[in-house]
Amino acid sequence: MPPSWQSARSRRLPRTGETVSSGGGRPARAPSGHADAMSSIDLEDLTKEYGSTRAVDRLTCTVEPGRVTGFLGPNGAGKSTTMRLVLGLDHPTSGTATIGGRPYATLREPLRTVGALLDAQAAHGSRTARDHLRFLAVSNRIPARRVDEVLEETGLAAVARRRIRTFSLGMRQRLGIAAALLGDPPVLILDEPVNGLDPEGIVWIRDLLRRLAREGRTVLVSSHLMNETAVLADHLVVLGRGRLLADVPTQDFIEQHSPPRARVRTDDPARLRATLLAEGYTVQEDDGRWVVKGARAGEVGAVAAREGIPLLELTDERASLEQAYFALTADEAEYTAAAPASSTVPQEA
Ligand SMILES: Nc1ncnc2c1ncn2[C@@H]1O[C@H](COP(=O)(O)OP(=O)(O)OP(=O)(O)O)[C@@H](O)[C@H]1O
Repeated sequence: MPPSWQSARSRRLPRTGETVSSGGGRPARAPSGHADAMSSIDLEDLTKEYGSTRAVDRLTCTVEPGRVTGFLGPNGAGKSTTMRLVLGLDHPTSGTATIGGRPYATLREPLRTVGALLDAQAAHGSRTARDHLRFLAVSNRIPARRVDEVLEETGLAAVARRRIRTFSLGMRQRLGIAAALLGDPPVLILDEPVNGLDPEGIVWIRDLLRRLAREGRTVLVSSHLMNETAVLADHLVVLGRGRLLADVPTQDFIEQHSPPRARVRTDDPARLRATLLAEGYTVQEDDGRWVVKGARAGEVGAVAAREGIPLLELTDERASLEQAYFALTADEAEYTAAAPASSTVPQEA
């Protein structure tokens, strides 16, 4: 049973359901100064309170065009609320959320600017996919040919005449993405778009979102899937309890929030281990190799060379976004069953 505020927020949605799409049927956008100027998402001291809950807390950041920005944070961190504020589906308590310098509500043709997917389940089950998109197209003055184009682009052409209630979660997700793309918008805001997609669908959406960003669009994507976000996003905005925890390139985020580790193999493990322990490193055995925490491969190599210990293998261990994310957000989760430990973290498929 969803909490009562969920149905309340559903009632606030426009006739299009939770899918907001833009119109116009423009040709594919080429990267241009024009697109850049009109399509960054700017949050300025953005705050949203629900009673005593501060869902978004003085959030200031800019989501830039031309890259995929991953929007991360534990459950209840304020991601969906922020997206809803940007889309004018809710009003800030204070501060501003603007697209190209203007609040969504004041955009002359708002639905031609932003394509969004907030809840793939919101589409009318009794309509066919094609009718759903045609309805959106008509109400947003989008040429009918765009319907066929986005059905093709999202791999739904073959099921276009099926009723949405017969769709799997992944098919609904594709339909939501089709609706978001309908108006060829310069800004895309997608809440958990990978949800329910099969491995082929995940690769498809990864390629699609990267292409859209390369074309100069602003692409903001929330996700709980760290491996996927690490591959997809060039940049990260991370929230914790409504506050901004990080606004950095993905690679910098990983490097900043995960200590270095080196993996080493030798035929004299006892001596290497004793030497590294004496140097103050933490050493752990892992499948015949040693993992040296807090050290780069170069440092381990230097110690081994000095002591004349022959090495058979030596590499820097690549830190994962997941490790970095948990290091940063460990104290920020609103809902945690237990202290996060790597063994209790849900693994991605
Ligand atoms: N309409 C509402 N009424 C009351 N509280 C709300 C409402 N919408 C969100 N909240 C609260 O605001 C906080 C932020 O919720 P939000 O859904 O934005 O987080 P989220 O980061 O999207 O979480 P998740 O990852 O679980 O989707 C939570 O404490 C949530 O319970």
